[in-house]
Parts: sequence; structure tokens; C-alpha cells
Amino acid sequence: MSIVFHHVSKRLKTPQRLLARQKSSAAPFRVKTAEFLAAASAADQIPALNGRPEIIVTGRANCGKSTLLSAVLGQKDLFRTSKKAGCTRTLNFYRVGEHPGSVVLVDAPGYGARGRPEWGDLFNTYITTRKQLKRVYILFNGKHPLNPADLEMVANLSDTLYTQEGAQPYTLQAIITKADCIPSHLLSEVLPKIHQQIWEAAPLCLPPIVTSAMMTPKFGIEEVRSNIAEACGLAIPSDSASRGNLSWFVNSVNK
Ligand SMILES: Nc1nc2c(ncn2[C@@H]2O[C@H](COP(=O)(O)OP(=O)(O)OP(=O)(O)O)[C@@H](O)[C@H]2O)c(=O)[nH]1
Ligand SMILES: [Mg+2]
Repeated sequence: MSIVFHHVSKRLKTPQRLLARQKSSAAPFRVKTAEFLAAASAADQIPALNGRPEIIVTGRANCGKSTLLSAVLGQKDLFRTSKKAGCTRTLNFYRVGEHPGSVVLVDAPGYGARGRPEWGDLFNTYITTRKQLKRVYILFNGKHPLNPADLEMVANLSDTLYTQEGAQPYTLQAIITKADCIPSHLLSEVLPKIHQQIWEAAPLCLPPIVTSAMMTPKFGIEEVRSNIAEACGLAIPSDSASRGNLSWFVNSVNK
């Protein structure tokens, strides 16, 4: 008995084991990084949300929009994702950080062959009427070049970047998803090609951030968080070593 006890206490004394124990006991009480606020399937269901800055994602159905937001917020359980295109069917609003939070992320249904006209109408109503919209993120699946639907969408969005009064209602940022699906020997060929296609169709679109939500560790997600924080006008300490990590993101939002 005493030998067993001795053995156990000796094992628990190593820093790695203490750390492992702390981690596992802390897991159920993890700080909430985000919360689902509302879903809208029609324009009259779009919630007011007190004018907090918002960003929205768009992209062809199945390009990885919900997966990207889930990675940005570090909360898989809030998002439904699927191998089948057409999974997200409403505008879904998520608050970042603790209540009341100061930034809202909006997931959207996809466009293209698996999209639906009513989803497009809802998206268009949202972007043309939403005063607090700060940036639209258009996602492109890195596995394929941009198709005609992508080119039309990014060009149309680019056209909406200035109002008749000459003011810029929001900015437009490209993101390439699923970079892990591009064979590494083709990366230097595929990425500049996509960048060129975006630039030719929409010169005002900000150059793409390359991401993979499936690599370990995930790739490009910290850059996306920093980008959202910048778009929403949050105070960003430029020299911070933790810039872009999840607690940095939630803390900058909660300030
Ligand atoms: N390999 C890889 N797969 C990914 C990545 N991101 C998403 N996926 C997969 O792509 C599929 C579609 O992802 P979703 O996040 O549901 O895509 P979506 O754009 O939200 O799709 P809709 O809601 O249908 O428009 C899922 O099977 C994901 O697991 C990535 O970075 N790499
Ligand atoms: Mg989705």
C-alpha cells in the first residue's frame, strides 16, 4: 500500500503531471470565448444587437466558412459543419467574449451551385443595410481556382465598397481556406494564381490570408483574429507576443 502511495505521489510531483492535472480539471470550466446570439432566415429577423461592430463571411457553399469561424472562436460546439454543401442556411450571429462583448461575427449560407436565391437575397439585404458592418470576408477553397460564381461574387462585392456619397461602408478581405489540401510542391504556383484572379476581378479586395483549419496546429487563424480585431477598431498592442491567440482576441474584445 505504502509503495503504491509513494509511487503515485512521486509521479504527481513532476511539473508535467501537475500541469496535465491542472489542464484536465480546468477544462470543464473553460472561459466562454463566444456565444450564439441569433439566426435570421429572413430580413425582418436580422437582430439589431445594439450596433456592435460586425464582420460577415461569405464564399461558395462548402468552402469552410463555419469551420473557419469555429477555429477563430475556439468553440467547435457552436457551429454545424458538414461534408455536404448547403449546411448553413441562415445568417448566424455570434458574440465574441463575455457578455455584452463588443464584436459580433456572422456566419452565412454559401453561394454557387449549392446556394439558393433566397440566401443571396438575405445576404445582400444584410450587407446593404447593416450600418455596423466593418468587413466582409470572402473565402475561397484553395483546392480549386476561382470559378465564375466566385469571380462574379468578389467583383460584385468590390462594386459595393463605395456608396454613392463616396463613403466606404466596409472593407473586403479575401481568405484562402483548406491550404492543407494543396500539394506542397504546388503551393508556390497555386497561391499566386488565386491572388492574381482576386486582384483582376476585385482590385479593392485586401490580399488573401492563407488558412487551414485542419493542420495541427491550425494555420493562419491568428492572422484572421488580428485582422478581425483591426477591422473592428479594437486596440491592438503591436508588440504583443500573444497577438492573435484566442485569449488575446477575447481580451481585446472585452476591453
Ligand atoms: N482539409 C480541410 N477541410 C476543411 C477545412 N475547413 C473546412 N473543411 C471541411 O470542409 C467541409 C465544409 O466545411 P464547412 O465549414 O461546413 O463549410 P461552409 O462553407 O460553412 O459550408 P456551407 O455552410 O454548406 O456553405 C467540412 O467537411 C470541413 O471539415 C480546412 O481548412 N481543411
Ligand atoms: Mg456553413
